[in-house]
Amino acid sequence: MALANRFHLPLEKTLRVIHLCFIFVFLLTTFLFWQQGKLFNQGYRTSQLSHLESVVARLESRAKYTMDSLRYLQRIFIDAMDDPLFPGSVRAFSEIIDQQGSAPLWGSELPLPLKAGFSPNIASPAKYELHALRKIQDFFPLAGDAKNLPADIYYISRQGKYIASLSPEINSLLVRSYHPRSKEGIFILASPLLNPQRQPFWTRQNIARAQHTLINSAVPIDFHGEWIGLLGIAITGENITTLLNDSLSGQTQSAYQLFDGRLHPLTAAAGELNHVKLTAAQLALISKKLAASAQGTLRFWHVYVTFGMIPGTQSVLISTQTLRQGLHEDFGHFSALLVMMWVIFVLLLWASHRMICRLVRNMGTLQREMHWHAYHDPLTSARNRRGFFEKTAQLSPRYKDYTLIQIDLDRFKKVNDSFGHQAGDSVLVHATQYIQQAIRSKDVLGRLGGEEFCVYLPDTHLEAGIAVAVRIKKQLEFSPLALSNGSVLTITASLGVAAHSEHPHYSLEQIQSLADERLYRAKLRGRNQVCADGEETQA
Ligand SMILES: Nc1nc2c(ncn2[C@@H]2O[C@H](COP(=O)(O)OP(=O)(O)OP(=O)(O)O)[C@@H](O)[C@H]2O)c(=O)[nH]1
Repeated sequence: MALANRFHLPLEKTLRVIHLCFIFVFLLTTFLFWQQGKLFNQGYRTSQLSHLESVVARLESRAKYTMDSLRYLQRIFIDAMDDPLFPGSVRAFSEIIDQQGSAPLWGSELPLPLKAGFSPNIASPAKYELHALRKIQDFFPLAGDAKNLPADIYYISRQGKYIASLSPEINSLLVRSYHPRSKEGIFILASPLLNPQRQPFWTRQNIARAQHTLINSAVPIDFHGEWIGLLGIAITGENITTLLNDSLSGQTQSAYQLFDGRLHPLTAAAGELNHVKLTAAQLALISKKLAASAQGTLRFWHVYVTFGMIPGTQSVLISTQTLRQGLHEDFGHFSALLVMMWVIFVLLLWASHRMICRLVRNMGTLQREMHWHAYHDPLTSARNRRGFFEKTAQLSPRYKDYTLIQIDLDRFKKVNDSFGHQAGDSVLVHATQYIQQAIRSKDVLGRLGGEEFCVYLPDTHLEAGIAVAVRIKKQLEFSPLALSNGSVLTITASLGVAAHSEHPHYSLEQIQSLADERLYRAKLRGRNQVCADGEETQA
């Protein structure tokens, strides 16, 4: 008993400990993988930002010439308006317009929307603007960097006079773009409210009823603290897109797009194939981030977005990259490898967990079987001698008044001799079943050896025990066994009964010996009978 119990594993507890160990290993390793993934993510973020920065730098250097020209013209313009010694005569506006044919500096009057930023009541007289324009007209061809960025310079007065530049095509586009119903006029961005620093800015101008798009690099012109007009360089959308494409280097999986300060697109996306169209909500989030920092990154589900301001232009460069595109880059390869390693690790962990659990379960089953075999008779499944005495020893202190019935099948040797050992085994199994049926579930049945059985009846005095013995005898006698060869065997048994109450000072073994003596007395008296206390009880 002690040996089997000593090695008895509390299976459920053991399994629970194994589960906990594996969960711990899983969580720890997943955490380590996660940390590594975060490092890769940081690296990826930095590489995206540095790529964006290099494109921004290239764009900035290419746009710098335009912006410098603009600032330069702005300064000359303002100086010229203030200069009382400005050479040349001041002519009437209409007089200048008459000279359109010979000097294509002046455009025509615009149908400007007076209520939307264009005021006819500006204090500064038009003559100052005319002075200034005449002075800067010679610089106009210089400002347009025809080689790098074909552009055109123009001036628009807030008084509603349109004064255009060299290209008749751009003139006509500008005229059309300032339609009274248009809400996208660049004047809005030049107002002191939206541009308190009076900085140059880039913005897109959709030309109504035209295929073209103009990107304006513009700067507000103030005179004596009064905002009087706008000096700008108009670049066609195609040229800006070309500029962006030229600024990208090498093979990139990202798509780049240039936006104005209000995140309206200025160019088509470079890397069109990979382009992801951002929603208004996503652009609003980027705009919020840009208010706090000049550049940053965001992730919208599987799309990684990197953005940064282009200094001096108030425009924003945004690059987008989907997860699939990212996987083609170095950090994507590393991340995919990391995820693969994690998956393999989890699969191996899961497989080893299953294997160990199965091993422990098998060990548990084996142990239970060994334990069962140590205490039971494998033929009849009744308790063996060891199992019987262990169980009854456990029960005896609880039940002072118990009775033992000793049972021995009659002439069993004859069955073996006549019908074979197998038939003898069947008789033993048959007898066990019927004895079991005749007793209560709390009674204990044991096969003590050969064809000898013993029943322990707890809480039972002698008379009740004798009654149970008689019931067993009858049950066996009237339940013949049919053999496979057609023979029918009647099984009888001799039974000896002894109760603890007869000799309260006797041990269990002594009571059993007494029952055994009475059994042999029953045998001597002719078998198939119950014997108790030396007196034969015939049933
Ligand atoms: N088939 C089978 N026979 C067994 C087993 N264990 C013991 N025996 C046989 O049981 C027989 C017992 O015979 P005996 O002790 O002479 O008793 P009996 O023939 O029943 O005669 P009485 O007890 O005097 O009625 C022996 O022949 C044993 O070999 C067993 O597990 N299976």
